[in-house]
Amino acid sequence: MTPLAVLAIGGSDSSGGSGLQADVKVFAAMRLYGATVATSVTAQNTRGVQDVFELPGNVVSAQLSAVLEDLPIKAVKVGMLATAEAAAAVTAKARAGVLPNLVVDPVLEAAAGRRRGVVSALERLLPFAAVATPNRDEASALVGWQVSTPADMAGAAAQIASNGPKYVVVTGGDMVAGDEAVDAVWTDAGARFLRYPRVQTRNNRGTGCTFSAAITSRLAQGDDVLEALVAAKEYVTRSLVGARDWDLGNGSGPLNHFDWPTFAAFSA
Ligand SMILES: Nc1ncnc2c1ncn2[C@@H]1O[C@H](COP(=O)(O)OP(=O)(O)O)[C@@H](O)[C@H]1O
Ligand SMILES: Cc1ncc(COP(=O)(O)O)c(N)n1
Repeated sequence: MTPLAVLAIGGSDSSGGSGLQADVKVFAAMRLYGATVATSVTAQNTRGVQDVFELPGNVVSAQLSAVLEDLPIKAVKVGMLATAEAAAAVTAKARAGVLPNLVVDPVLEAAAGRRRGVVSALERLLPFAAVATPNRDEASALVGWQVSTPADMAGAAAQIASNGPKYVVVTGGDMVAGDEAVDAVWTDAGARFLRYPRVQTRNNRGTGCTFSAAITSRLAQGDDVLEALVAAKEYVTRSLVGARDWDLGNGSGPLNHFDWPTFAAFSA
């Protein structure tokens, strides 16, 4: 049977733990066909990002056109945009209505050098998103104030949603206090929280990429947004558990995306 096709737009991670490589692993784990559009090539490993090499905007546009003119893409995930030009190329396609089920994970850390331009370019893309998934730092950059507590996260999610995306999840993976990993979700019916057990592990590279790629996968498979969010939260938690004992690299190691043969096997 022909698989459903999905697209990830973002940066290459040389160590394979986050970025486009993580996205493709999630898509494969979900039994989807994954295409990729690279905005940048990063030199990074489990210890961090050493360098970012940005691709020109016309190279991003050409990849987008090549994929979208040919493949029947059912859902699209945007990760690291790297430059305002790359963001503009993606926004042009969104405006043309050819990016269905658009999930935007505003990756800002690795693009620090170009942050200001990228933030305002991202703001122009967000109105086209079905879901946006900033972490607390990214949410802080988007709202212009420091997002710290769960109440702040809910407030920031609401503020970001006022710029268009129907659903906004502010993720709290970096909140070390407590035994829960809490994310705040803004829905059209108000705020709610996703609370799952916190996994004690140093192997937490690519959690944000994994979460947003899993949401994208589930939207492609026909879930409504809230179902997709819950399924993705469960998937990232299990991927963290599955890699707890892995010893890959000296820093924050990658997740285990494949412990779960099909999603149905662990959502039952
Ligand atoms: N140690 C952990 N245990 C359980 N869930 C986690 C852990 N770290 C991150 N998560 C979850 O992973 C998802 C991605 O969040 P986060 O890590 O904040 O993203 P980012 O990588 O963009 O900073 C969220 O659902 C978050 O709660
Ligand atoms: C190319 C690339 N894309 C994204 C991230 C952030 O990943 P995450 O948000 O999962 O920590 C990264 N470090 N590198």
